[in-house]
Amino acid sequence: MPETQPTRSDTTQPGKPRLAVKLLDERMRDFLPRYATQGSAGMDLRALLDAPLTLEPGQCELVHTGLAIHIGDPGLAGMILPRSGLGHKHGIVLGNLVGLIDSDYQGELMISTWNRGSTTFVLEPFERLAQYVLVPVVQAELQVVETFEASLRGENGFGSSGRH
Ligand SMILES: O=c1ccn([C@H]2C[C@H](O)[C@@H](COP(=O)(O)OP(=O)(O)OP(=O)(O)O)O2)c(=O)[nH]1
Ligand SMILES: [Mg+2]
Repeated sequence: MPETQPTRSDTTQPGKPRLAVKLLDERMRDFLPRYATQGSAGMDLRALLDAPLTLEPGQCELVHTGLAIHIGDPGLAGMILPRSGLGHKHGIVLGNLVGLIDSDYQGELMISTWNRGSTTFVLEPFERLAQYVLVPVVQAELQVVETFEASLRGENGFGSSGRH
């Protein structure tokens, strides 16, 4: 009898990192970020608000998440990215475009929330506002040199290879 192969749906990621999370507001206990599906790249972050927050066109506000996540491994980083639906349909993106979370950061995750659209948007308390993606990081060491080894591209950039 051949050994049963695990199906795609019951394979779990080996060595999944465990991240320490602090609840800075007890209300977040019911709203812990999670992967919506087995294949989700990000966990949704919710807005910790006491009341709806009105964002006029062009307005940008720092929104609390009530969570602190200590990654603790310099080989990893967190990224806060917009949600596609909010960004495309409602113009709700990030004031810093992308949030980069250092592995040694222990403070509250904050979401710079920018209404880049042309209509007023009302953000509801605990609405899923952005997503948190854990990514691998390689820290480099810089070595000052006078010349580089020749490469095919050399110093050509910024569209040097044409458009089509
Ligand atoms: O959207 C974001 C971006 C950053 N941070 C936190 C985590 C990150 O580790 C820290 C510093 O971010 P960054 O280095 O991008 O900002 P900075 O302006 O360079 O601040 P600092 O001088 O503290 O490094 O702020 C957030 O909570 N949300
Ligand atoms: Mg910095």
